[in-house]
Amino acid sequence: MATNGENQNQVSRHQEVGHKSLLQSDALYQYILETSVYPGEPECLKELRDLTAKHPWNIMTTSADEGQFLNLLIKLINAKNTMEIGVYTGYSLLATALALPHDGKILAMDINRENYELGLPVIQKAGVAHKIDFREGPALPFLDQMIEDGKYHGSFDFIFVDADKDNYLNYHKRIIELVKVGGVIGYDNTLWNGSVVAPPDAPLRKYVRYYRDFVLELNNALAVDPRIEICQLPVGDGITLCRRIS
Ligand SMILES: C[S@@+](CC[C@H](N)C(=O)[O-])C[C@H]1O[C@@H](n2cnc3c(N)ncnc32)[C@H](O)[C@@H]1O
Repeated sequence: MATNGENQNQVSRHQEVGHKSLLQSDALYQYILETSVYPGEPECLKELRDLTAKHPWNIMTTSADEGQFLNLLIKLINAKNTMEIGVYTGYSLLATALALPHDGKILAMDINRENYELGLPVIQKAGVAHKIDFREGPALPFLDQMIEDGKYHGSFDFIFVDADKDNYLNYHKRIIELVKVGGVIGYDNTLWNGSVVAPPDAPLRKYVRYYRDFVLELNNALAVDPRIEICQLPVGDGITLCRRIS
């Protein structure tokens, strides 16, 4: 078992490295990318990844291995009607859109349209833009409206949440009603740069420290929620899959 000092070193090391992988060895992560991810990464996703790399907020993008995971997951569960909260330039959105059938749908929400429009030409060129219904604005009021409408209850096969971590529990309260029984919700960043095990005096970036308690609260709440069964995977920055069972 790692000591607090070791955990602290790990947290600092990952801050220095600047990627979000939680693997102990950067060489191992590179091995996964080069052996199992990049060779099969569709050209359009690579193009979007390269384009996003030049953007000042590129730390926010979904990693290629997580994009590959989402793409496979959507095919495995035969998802057709999906939702994404937190689009940025659209890497996870495109990975999802590519996996969906021709008549599949993604309701995508983000407060920032500009970043979405940066990636949009790549999505259009890939021939999957027709699957996307982008809504600009904070997700909570959209979700409240959908709950109020009543017609969206239990209608989503898959929902991916990758936005403001301090609202994840608020999202959960709503989307648990919108995902169908047997459907899946994926919460991103649930290991939050490894900070979930950082000692109180760890040198965390300000935003990492701020959101950490919300992520811890979410993880504790998901673990005891009787309406779902979960699996927390150390892919990317940690993704918790929740299958609605009631
Ligand atoms: C980590 S990024 C999403 C990364 C994206 N999934 C990708 O593959 O690149 C988080 C996004 O959440 C958006 N966001 C933040 N607060 C939000 C809110 N209240 N409602 C909707 N989107 C929000 C931000 O604008 C940002 O684009």
